[in-house]
Formats: sequence, C-alpha cells, structure tokens
Amino acid sequence: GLEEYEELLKDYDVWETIGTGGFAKVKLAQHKLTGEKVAVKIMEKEELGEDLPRVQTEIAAMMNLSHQHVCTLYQVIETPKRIFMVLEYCPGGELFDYIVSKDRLEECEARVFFRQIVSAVAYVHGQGFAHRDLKPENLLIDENHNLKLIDFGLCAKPKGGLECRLQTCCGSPAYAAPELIRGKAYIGSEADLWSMGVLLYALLCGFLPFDDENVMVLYRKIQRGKYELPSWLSSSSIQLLNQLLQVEPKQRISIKELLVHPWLTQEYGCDVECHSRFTLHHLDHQCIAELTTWFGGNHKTMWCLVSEWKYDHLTACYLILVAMKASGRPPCLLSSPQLLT
Ligand SMILES: O=C(Nc1ccc2c(c1)CCNCC2)c1ccc(-c2cn[nH]c2)cc1OCc1ccccc1
Repeated sequence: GLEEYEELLKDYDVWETIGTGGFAKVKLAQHKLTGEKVAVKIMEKEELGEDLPRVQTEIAAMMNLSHQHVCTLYQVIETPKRIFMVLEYCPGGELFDYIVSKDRLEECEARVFFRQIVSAVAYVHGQGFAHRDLKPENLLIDENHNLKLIDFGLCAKPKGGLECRLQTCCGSPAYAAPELIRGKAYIGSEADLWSMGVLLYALLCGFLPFDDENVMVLYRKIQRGKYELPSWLSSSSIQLLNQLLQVEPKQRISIKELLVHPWLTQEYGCDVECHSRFTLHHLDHQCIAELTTWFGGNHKTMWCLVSEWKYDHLTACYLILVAMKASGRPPCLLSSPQLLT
C-alpha cells in the first residue's frame, strides 16, 4: 500500500523501477533537498522470509563502511511490511554488463578497475569483514566511471577476527574458493582473494576460468585449479592470476602483497590506496554548517545530532552533502527553505 511509502516520499521524489533482483527491487529517486539522484532498494518483509537476517547483516555492515569504492548507504526506512535502503546512485550499472558489452577489457582498463576492487576489499578486510560474494554483478559503475562494491548480505565479521575460520558455504559457485566448496572450515579473507582471481580473469578474458552447467563438474574443475590461458594475456597478467588462483589458500597471495604487486603498480608508479577518503566518524565542518543553516540550531547541536548516525533523513542529508563535495559539486541544500512549503 502507498501509505508504506509515506516516509520515503516525504524526502525523495521516487521515479521508475530500474532493477528487480532476488528479493528486492531498485527504484531511481531524487533527494528533494539537494536534487541528488539516489537508488532505493525496496524489500518486502514477507518475501524475505529466512533472508531477513541477510538484510540486517548487510545494513549493519554498510553502516560501518565508508570508502570511495564501497556503495554508500544513506538512509534506512523500516515500515510494518517493508525495508527501504537509500543508496548511492550508480548509473553505469553492473561491471558484469560492462564486460559483456566490451567482450573483454584491455589490460590497462582492467588494471584501473582491479586497483579499485583491491582498494575496496583491503578496506573491508581492514574493518574486519570478509565479503564472501565478490563477483562482477556486485560491482557497480558510478557516474564518474568508478567502481562501487555492493551486496554485503553474505559478509562475515567473525568475532575472533578475520583469522578465525568460517563454516557456511555461500556465494556464487563459479567464484567460490576450493576450500569453501570442499565444506572445510575456511578463512573468509583468503576465499575473497580467490574470488578476486576469478574476477580478474573475467575482466581480462570476458569468460570464467572455471565453468560448467553441471555444478558438480564445476566444483571438480575448481578443486583441480586448472584453467585456460588465452593468447592475449601478458606474462605479468598470467603470473598475477597464478598467485590469486592458488588452490592451497596458504599459497595464495595476501591482500597486503596485492596492494604493492607490480602488475597493479606498473604504469601507476604508486601502491593501491587502501585507506578510506572518508573517516567514518570525522565530520566535515562545511557539510555540518550547511545542515545548521537549513535545519536551524547551532553548529555544536548539529554536530552532536549527526554524530548519532541514526541513518534517518539527517544522516542522508549529511552523507549526500559529503558525496557532492567528493564529486566536486558544491555541497548545498536547496537555497530557499520556503521552496518546500
Ligand atoms: O543506482 C543504481 N543503479 C542504476 C541507476 C541508474 C541506471 C542504472 C542502474 C543502469 C540501468 N539504466 C538506467 C541508469 C544502483 C545503486 C545501488 C544499488 C545497490 C546497492 N546495494 N544493493 C544494491 C543498486 C543499483 O542498481 C541496481 C541495478 C539496476 C539496474 C541495472 C543494473 C543494476
């Protein structure tokens, strides 16, 4: 019923549905106060069923992740029947579709994207999370042609830190690490590195290293760890793929080594940046000032209110202003408040 959309429609103009996934649909929307475009992921609680914990996992993770290559969660609205997630706008769609549209990427373009993926994964691991579902469908392209990592529904933040072993077999078969499909206890971050190897192969080749319509045959191919090397691959690409697609997790390259790997740093002359440009709890003065001008009160009060991180409309206004500033647009709310009456 439309009354469920009331809270969303207060602060956003909602446009067409742009995607319908498993248990969610994604609508295009526009934030009234800034005019900024956003995406709204809408989930019906009934349809979620036992997938509801996955949404709670995703929201909890995204509230603690703030990085230039991780999709930003601006606001969460929960009604009796639905959950709405207001998210960063990524009009370039999925990396998967982009690779398909170009058949495969040249090494230099694959390097630009893979550096961003490594940067995002290094940050996520640094925050104690393993993503566990890395694949081109979970990497979106924003309006500046940069990648944004999404879908933290399967991520794990083991209590005892990333070194401790996980049990749940999850993620997409073609990207799943051998130790994960063997059903053994595995280390999430090591399994993520394998998936990144499959991802890099998909970027450079335009098809998967291990593939079969019979999932048991696919599993055997993954455990065997042998894959085709098309003629167009450079020797440095082949070497990096070999270091990522090591069946034995202890032989696999680590994320730390990846950040300084020659394949990633050549033509760049610098290591991959794993730190976030936004520190989660440092507040930007200019954006706080803009909010104070609009909502009234004083700077200090506004500072405290935003610091509560309720992921309500105030959090959305603040984070959208920060995103505007990061994109080089002046972080301002509608010039005259009375416009909204
Ligand atoms: O902004 C998002 N998507 C998006 C926005 C505009 C356009 C496109 C796509 C491509 C299709 N042509 C219209 C232009 C967008 C942002 C965040 C999330 C998201 C973040 N966590 N979970 C989901 C999902 C999003 O979408 C999914 C999608 C929809 C249609 C196709 C491809 C991808």
